[in-house]
Amino acid sequence: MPGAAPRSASATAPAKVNVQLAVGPVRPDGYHDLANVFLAVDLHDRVTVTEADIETADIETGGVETGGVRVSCVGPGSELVPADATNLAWRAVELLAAHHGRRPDVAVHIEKDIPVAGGMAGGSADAAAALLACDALWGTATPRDELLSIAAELGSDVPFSVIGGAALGRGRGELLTELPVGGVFHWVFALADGGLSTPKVYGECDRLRGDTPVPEPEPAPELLAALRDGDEAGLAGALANDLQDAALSLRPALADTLAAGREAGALAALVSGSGPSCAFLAEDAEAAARVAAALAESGTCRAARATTGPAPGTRVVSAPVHARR
Ligand SMILES: C[C@@](CO)(OP(=O)(O)O)[C@H](O)COP(=O)(O)OP(=O)(O)OC[C@H]1O[C@@H](n2ccc(N)nc2=O)[C@H](O)[C@@H]1O
Ligand SMILES: Nc1ncnc2c1ncn2[C@@H]1O[C@H](COP(=O)(O)OP(=O)(O)O)[C@@H](O)[C@H]1O
Repeated sequence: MPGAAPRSASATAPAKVNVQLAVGPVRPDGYHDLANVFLAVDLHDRVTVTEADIETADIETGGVETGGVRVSCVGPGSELVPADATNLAWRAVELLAAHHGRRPDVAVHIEKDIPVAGGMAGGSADAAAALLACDALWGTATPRDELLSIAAELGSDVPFSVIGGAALGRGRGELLTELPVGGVFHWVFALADGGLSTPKVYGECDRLRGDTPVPEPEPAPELLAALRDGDEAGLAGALANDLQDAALSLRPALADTLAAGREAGALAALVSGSGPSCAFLAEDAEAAARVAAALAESGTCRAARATTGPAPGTRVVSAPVHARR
């Protein structure tokens, strides 16, 4: 249709905190088996995909090929997000296009609110949002199990970004069992300057363990019960992250951030995933606001954000009418 505006679709995807991250021994493939209890929190990135004719230099022939992907990104930390084929959202678009035997031909625009390289799965969120947005744009109606297996190819945390809520991740974190949650938990995140590399943090965890035997990772029954019952005191007592010592070893100043949040009245404090964001559980919304204000004043972090979890998974928020699922 000449002159018609290009069609687009948008999806939002949540950040996560690992309320338990039990890390097993390193596997032959370099990954670690996990008992990874994810909780999605109400901080989101938004990804918009728009049909576009993108001219891509064809390096082999020296010619120009139409069809491809373009990525742009705005928001805090966007200068740290790659705008090339290493961007997880770009890879998501390519994988879904290949799955359906079609060309991608989309411009991907990421609006970031999730801290970059912060241990909050921002890249995974963008990949999940790009997958669902393209599926809606193209009207491909990809079955859920196929979307989840494409998500797992993109990264261990991406399937959870799709489903949200709370879930136990086994294997490298991609084999999910949804978990019931009996209430709303109040969280504060202290955001750090600069990120931590996930593989480096796992490597440091292995180094610190040395030859000590590592048990098979298992979810803690008291943690699952606290989630199910909406029991914040129980959850506070059960929060655990096997990567925390490694993150603190690589970034010792995080100990000051954790202490500042505890002094401000948080029920519990831990490093979020591979860090360097730190997560604080608070009794209620007022306590969370106090902890966030104290952390922001403490000089131990770049910024502090209060939020809640669980939050829903990736959602298509706008799509061409005929393609809406
Ligand atoms: C630590 C966690 C906790 O949820 O996330 P972040 O806190 O970084 O967001 C995850 O395990 C990160 O998941 P994700 O960031 O998707 O990792 P991937 O891309 O699959 O893997 C990146 C690298 O991390 C290491 N890795 C990841 C997962 C795993 N179970 N064992 C590992 O050893 C490997 O070195 C791998 O090459
Ligand atoms: N869409 C994306 N958003 C953020 N980071 C991305 C993205 N795609 C690739 N990356 C790369 O992944 C790394 C990890 O980023 P992120 O997923 O935000 O953190 P984490 O793995 O700590 O949760 C970044 O340093 C960045 O180079």
